[in-house]
Amino acid sequence: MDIEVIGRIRPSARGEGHHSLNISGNHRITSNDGQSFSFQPLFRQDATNYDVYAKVLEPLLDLFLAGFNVSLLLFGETESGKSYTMAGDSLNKAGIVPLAIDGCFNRLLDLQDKPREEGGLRDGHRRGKDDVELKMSMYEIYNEIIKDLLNENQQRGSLPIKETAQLGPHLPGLNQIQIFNAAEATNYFRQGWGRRTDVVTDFGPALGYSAAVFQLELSMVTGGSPLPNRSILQVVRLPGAEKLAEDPTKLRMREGPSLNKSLTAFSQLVTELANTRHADRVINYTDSKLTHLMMDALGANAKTRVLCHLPPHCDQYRLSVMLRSCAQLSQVKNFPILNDHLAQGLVCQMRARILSLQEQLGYEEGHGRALQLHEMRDELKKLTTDNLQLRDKNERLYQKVEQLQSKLNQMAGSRTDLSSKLIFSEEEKLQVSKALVDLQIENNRIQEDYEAANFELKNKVLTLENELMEVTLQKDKVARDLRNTHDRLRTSEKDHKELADEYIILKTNYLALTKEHDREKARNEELGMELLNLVNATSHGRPVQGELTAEIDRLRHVVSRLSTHKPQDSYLGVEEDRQQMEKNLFGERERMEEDRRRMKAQYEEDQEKLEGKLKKLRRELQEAQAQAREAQRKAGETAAKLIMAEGKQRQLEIEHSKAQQQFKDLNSEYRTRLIRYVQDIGEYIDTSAGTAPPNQQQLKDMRRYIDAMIADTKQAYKAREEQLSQAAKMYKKQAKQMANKHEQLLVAYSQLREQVLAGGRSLEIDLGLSDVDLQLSDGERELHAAQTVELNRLRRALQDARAEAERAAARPRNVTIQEPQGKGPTDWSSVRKQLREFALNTQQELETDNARMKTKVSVLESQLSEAQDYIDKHLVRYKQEIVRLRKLLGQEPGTRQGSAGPYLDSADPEYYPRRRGHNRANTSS
Ligand SMILES: Nc1ncnc2c1ncn2[C@@H]1O[C@H](COP(=O)(O)OP(=O)(O)OP(=O)(O)O)[C@@H](O)[C@H]1O
Repeated sequence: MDIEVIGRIRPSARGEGHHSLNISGNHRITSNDGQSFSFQPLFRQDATNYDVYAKVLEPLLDLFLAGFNVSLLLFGETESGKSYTMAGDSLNKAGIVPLAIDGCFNRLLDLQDKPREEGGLRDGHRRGKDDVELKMSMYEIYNEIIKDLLNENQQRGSLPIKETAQLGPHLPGLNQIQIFNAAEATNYFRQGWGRRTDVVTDFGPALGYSAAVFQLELSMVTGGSPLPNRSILQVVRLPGAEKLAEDPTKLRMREGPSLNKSLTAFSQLVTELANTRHADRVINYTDSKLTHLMMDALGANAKTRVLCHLPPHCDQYRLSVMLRSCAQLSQVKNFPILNDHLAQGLVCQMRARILSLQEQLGYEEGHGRALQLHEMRDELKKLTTDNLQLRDKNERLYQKVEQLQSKLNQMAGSRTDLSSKLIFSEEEKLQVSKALVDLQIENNRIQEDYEAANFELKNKVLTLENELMEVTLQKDKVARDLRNTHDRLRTSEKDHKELADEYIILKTNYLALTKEHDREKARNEELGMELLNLVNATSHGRPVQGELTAEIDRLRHVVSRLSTHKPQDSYLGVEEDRQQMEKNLFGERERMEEDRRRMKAQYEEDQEKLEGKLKKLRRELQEAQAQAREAQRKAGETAAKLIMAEGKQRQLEIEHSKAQQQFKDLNSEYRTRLIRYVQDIGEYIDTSAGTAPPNQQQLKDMRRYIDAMIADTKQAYKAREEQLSQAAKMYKKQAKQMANKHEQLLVAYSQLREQVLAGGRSLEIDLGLSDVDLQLSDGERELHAAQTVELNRLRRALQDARAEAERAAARPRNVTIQEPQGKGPTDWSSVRKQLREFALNTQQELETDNARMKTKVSVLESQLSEAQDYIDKHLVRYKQEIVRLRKLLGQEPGTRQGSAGPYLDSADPEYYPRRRGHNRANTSS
């Protein structure tokens, strides 16, 4: 029964696009070189694990339960989906093994005629006529080490393989767990799957090289059989098949003898089995542990299917190799038999006979010896073939050597170019860095100017606003005074009016009184006259004339008193009052008038003054506004400049990174070339091995070439060291500049302090920190000193390195390649080894030096930036102190005094540290 080969194409991953496989007639895949194979069937990209299980593994399950050995081999390149098929990627997308476990238990329960709800099989449980025992085991073969995946405490080292008559080749130490239900078995499987060796080695992930085997062993008594049938189900995930496309000898040399042994032995076994299909063949299975343990599955007692996994996009050569392997697999003939007690007895007897025969042949001296013998035989075979191939190659290689020589000359030339390019790019990089630093300084300066101007203007505007406010307040006060004066004037005018009214009333009264008086006077006179007439008339007739006369006189007197004195007196009194009142009234009025005039004059004067002041203020405001506009314009210009500078800086940064990239590229190119040189030389020596040793001329050529190569390498590194020393010098210069700035500021600060002290105000005011406190602390001095020491040390190291390089150049070549003593390939390999060691050592030394220098430069850079940060921080402190002192001295913050320097115009502590990058954060803290 031939092995059946089934295909499965993995779905394209994101970005892979549609598959590029050439499929014809639904089953056949053909590679570009015409190799083709027809899979039966071929699962396309939309097939699920269940589809695969249902078509491929489920039919095998029936055979397994019937007592046949069955195997499913998962074959394919790394990343082609073998693991996905076997284990799935989550519970929802279970792999074929969990599906098979389920299927197996379902079938067993059906066979036992047992209700499913009861759970699963029970140990020793008999129902009907069947007695079932199901055991599972799992192991991994990686680098010829067998690891029990169901034993988490397995000691280091491999499980041994033992071959007995009863069990054939098997693993006696392997954990075989009896399982009773699907969930438990699936759980064991998942645990075991997770214990696979999942490390990444120099040659890639270990999973790509390992084989994982899942095994179910069923013992079931059926029918009237006295002994149980014993069958095995195996699902084997084979190592990544892409290595089959490589030359096995080269592969063995590159990756060691055991890493790919499973795969190469599997491939050889398949080839051998495919080529000898008759049943009486004698095949060696012991080339690898995998093939040894798969004895039954390949060409023996098992129904085997191979599921070949194909990625949607595959290298055509590798595809062709895969298709060829599939074709060979499909030609392997197996002989599955029902493993009842009779067959088992027969097989056991046969195996026992073979073992005894092997013993008779001395096989018992150790299976290892047989393996060794076999390996040696193989090795011999390979060596013979290799020898033939090498002879054949030798001819071609001699021709190639000449080509190689000319190529080497070319390469030497191009390497010099490369070195000069490297130096040029380093120079460029340094120039760019310098430009970048200059730009950054310029940028900082512009920003500082801008901030200073802005701050000055803001101060000016604030002062003007204050003044304006004061003037407005004054104006308000004057207006209030004016209003008061107006009120008072109005009150006095009102008083005046009232007085005038009173005066008029009084005058009217006076006039009325005068008139009354005149009238009274006239009546009195009339009365007097009448009385006189009466007297005159009566004096002629009466004797009591004397009494009457007296009476008449008295009357006359009264009348005359009335008519003359009395009215005159009252009149005089009123007149006086009037005059007095008038006098009072007019005096008051005049005084008030006088007051009013005075106040008016004062008001007008104040008004005039205020207007003058207002005009002045307006003028100043206009000027300030013009200045502000000018400053804004300048700020705009500065901002534009800043943006331009930033753009330039960014461009420079890009150029810088480009240069760095170029530098890296050149470095790696250089390294690649170096390695290629060494490889070329190695190959050259390899190909020369086994033939006649090279003549003296060839040896000399080679030495000259190596000398030139080493000289070049040293020159390049020397140039690099020089550049580094230049960079170190530049950093030192910057540090010096910073220290100078620090000193300048210290001088300015102490001058201001002295000014304050000279002003005799030191007692009233707090002078703040002493200039001694602001000097560099011991720590900072240490930092500075450490930098100097480090720089000197670096300089010394550089000188030493230079001297060493010169010494090395002067002294006779220390590359001593010992001339081959004998003529065999071993001498050549020693030469090659020396050469490799020397190249490796030189490269390592140079790289270590380079790394050391780089580290030191970065340490220096960080020290420098620390010093710069410190100085920045001090600048802010100085500035604050100086501004405070200036204020105390009554100087405007905008005016520059003495040598206080350009940094001291702003009182804003944020002002100076406004720098780009890390400095900003540090100083602002
Ligand atoms: N049929 C599939 N459907 C969906 N994804 C798949 C399928 N087959 C493979 N994959 C995915 O492709 C990737 C590679 O598959 P997988 O790891 O199974 O390959 P492999 O051949 O076992 O590789 P390795 O040898 O490295 O273990 C995984 O991310 C897997 O999820």
